[in-house]
Amino acid sequence: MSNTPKALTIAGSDSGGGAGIQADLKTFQELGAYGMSVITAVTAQNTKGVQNIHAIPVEMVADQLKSIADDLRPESLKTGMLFSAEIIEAVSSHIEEYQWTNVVVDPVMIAKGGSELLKKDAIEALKKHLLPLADILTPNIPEAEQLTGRKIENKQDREDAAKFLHGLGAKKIVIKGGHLPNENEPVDLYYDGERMIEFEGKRIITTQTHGTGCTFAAAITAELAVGKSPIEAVETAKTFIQEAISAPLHLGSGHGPTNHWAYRRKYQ
Ligand SMILES: Nc1ncnc2c1ncn2[C@@H]1O[C@H](COP(=O)(O)OP(=O)(O)O)[C@@H](O)[C@H]1O
Ligand SMILES: Cc1ncc(COP(=O)(O)O)c(N)n1
Repeated sequence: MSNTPKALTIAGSDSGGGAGIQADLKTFQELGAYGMSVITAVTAQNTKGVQNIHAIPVEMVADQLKSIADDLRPESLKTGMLFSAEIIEAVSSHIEEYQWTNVVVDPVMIAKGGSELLKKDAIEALKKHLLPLADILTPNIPEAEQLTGRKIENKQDREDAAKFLHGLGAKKIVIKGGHLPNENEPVDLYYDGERMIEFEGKRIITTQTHGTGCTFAAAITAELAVGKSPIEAVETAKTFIQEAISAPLHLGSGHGPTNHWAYRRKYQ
């Protein structure tokens, strides 16, 4: 038996390659995890926005999960765009049934251009079924506001939100700081029920941020697959995304993707 670490992404496909399944698999590869995927939706998407969304029938999502479970047990997994309550329920019951570990939940809701990647009526299902299964939950600030029902305007609000989300059952929470005002550094706040840790970064003023959230959560997932602790995984993910934003590829005319090679070129 091989002991190659395997990571699974359960997410939507981004035809433009900067976010979703494509960003996740590129990140897994860069950090030394064998990547597998369960596609929940296909988006027609580029750096200018999302032009169309086709949800995969829930039976097909369940079949993809079962094919992986029957043959290839992942050491870690992440969820991204799940789109509907029925897909959330299918994914959650699969995670429970197979007792998957190292579950990273990125509660993707809205694309940078404003398109809805999670139906409004699915937010309750996310809170009820998936949040309690999350080993690490990685909301951005607007997502944390949706999940808590509270406005987040300062550091105290972010700490309170992290505690609230821990109360809903997520074991560890990282509230990402990308959406803080431009004059603020993009500090990511980690909370595990005991420790509150700030992961600092340097804000880069750029439009090349398509897929930052996906890439960050995928880097955490890859690191967990290779056996790192949650704190080590978040630390590497923060450096990985900082480098990926710092060396943009300038592809397309809108919100361009980040550079998934940059971290390896600098650190490996
Ligand atoms: N302009 C930026 N400069 C540096 N880091 C950033 C920038 N924007 C986002 N990040 C980092 O990228 C990751 C994703 O953050 P965020 O933009 O909040 O998530 P999302 O893509 O889900 O909206 C976080 O680690 C955040 O701190
Ligand atoms: C298929 C898919 N999944 C997720 C995102 C969110 O992207 P981001 O990481 O920039 O929040 C996206 N635009 N498309």
